[in-house]
Parts: sequence; structure tokens; C-alpha cells
Amino acid sequence: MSKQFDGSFREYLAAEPEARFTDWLAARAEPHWSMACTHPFTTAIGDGTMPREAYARYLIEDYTFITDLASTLGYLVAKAPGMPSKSRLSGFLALLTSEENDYFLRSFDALGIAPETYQAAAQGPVTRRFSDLLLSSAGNGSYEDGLACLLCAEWCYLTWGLREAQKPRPDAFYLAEWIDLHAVAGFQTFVGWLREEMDRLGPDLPPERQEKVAALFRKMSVLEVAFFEEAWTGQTIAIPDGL
Ligand SMILES: Cc1ncc(C[n+]2csc(CCO)c2C)c(N)n1
Repeated sequence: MSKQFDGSFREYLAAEPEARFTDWLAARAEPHWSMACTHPFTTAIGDGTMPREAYARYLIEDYTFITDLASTLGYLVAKAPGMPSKSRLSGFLALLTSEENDYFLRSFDALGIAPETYQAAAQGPVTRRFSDLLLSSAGNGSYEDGLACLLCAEWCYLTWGLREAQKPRPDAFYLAEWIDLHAVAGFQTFVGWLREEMDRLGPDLPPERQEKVAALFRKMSVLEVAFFEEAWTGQTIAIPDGL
């Protein structure tokens, strides 16, 4: 959890000299950042209180999101400044399109969701906004813009994943595995690297570029909340037009 902050990175550093650039991003995204990481949907994954319909809704929608996230990673691999960064990102892309894809297919099967359903699923409005933001930031924006979006999505999942991993695993394998996937050492290392990459590049950006990156991280946090909220309630969530 971070304390909300509205000023520039420079001002943040003056108040918190030890702060990382990514701490500032989280503080600028409050209260949405904490709402995303602690959403009731995320606590229900580990509590054993997840309704089947809510999880089925979530997985169908998330599968369309992950497909666009894989495309986003393609852009980021292209824009990454050197081989070490390209290697990290392409490793993650490989995971996303193999083991993680397998998790989705097994879970759809267990939940009785037919291939015709998840293959033909139209994206809801929130996921469309998500995908637009990711694809346009990584495709038309700078490396740092795309990185900020990816960081928000992954760091949020690591945060709730580590918290839920402290509870005994629920019986349903699709819930237990979803927790493990987001708490394993490999994922911690990847998110740790994403933060370091942003911490390395962010402080040297001109102030107006830092503001853009902070705005993207904040928009992503708002959309993460709306995404969980739709799955949890089954209601369509309105996103403010200005977002
Ligand atoms: C809406 C939404 N936001 C973020 C993620 C997080 N995420 C996307 S791919 C991936 C890799 C390992 O699972 C992770 C953590 C998600 N699934 N759905």
C-alpha cells in the first residue's frame, strides 16, 4: 500500500529521499492501485469463496486480455534497448503463450466452458479499453510507456498472489494454480526486474515524460479495478470518458 501523492517525481524524492521511481508510480495511482491489489475478487481466489460463475466470467475475459498482452510484449521486445531486456521480455512472452495458455485450456475444460465459447468470446468494454491502452502505449508510445502498463498489470498480480499464497490452497485446481502462478519465484524475479528496469529508466526521463508514464500506470490501475469488479458482480462497469 502506498500513500497517495499528487506531485512530480522530483517532489516525491524531496519528501522520500530513498524512494524508487516505481514507488512514485504506485503513490500517484492511489487509491486505485491499492483497490486493484486488494479487490474482493482477489481475496476470494484464496479464501475458497469464489463463485463458479464469477471465475468463469473472469477467465473467458482474461483469455482475450492475455492474447492482446502477448501482442503488446511483441512490441516491447522490439523496442527494448538491449539484449538483456529483450531476453527477459521474450522469456515472459514464451511463458505466456505456453504454460499459461495450457492453464487456461485445462481450466475452461474443468469449468465446462466449450472451445467455441472462449474462442469466439467478444471482449467486453473494459477489456477493450485495457487492450487499447496496452497496444497503443507499447505500439505507438515509447518503451517506457509500454513498460509502465506491463508493470502495473504484473506487479498488481504479484501483490495479491503473494498475499493469497499465505493461505491454505483452495480445492479447485484452477484457483490453487492461479495463486501459485502469481507467487512463484520466477514470477517474483520477473516483476522485480520490471521494477528495476523502470527504476533505471524513469528518473532520467524529462518531467513531462514522467507525467505521461505516471498517468498510464494510473489508468491501468483504474482498469484493473473495473476488470475485477465486472467479473465479481456480473455488471457492466462505466469507465469515465476522460480515461
Ligand atoms: C486483467 C489482467 N491484468 C493483469 C493480469 C496479469 N497477468 C497477465 S499475464 C501474466 C503472466 C503470468 O500469469 C499476468 C500475471 C491478468 N492476467 N489480467
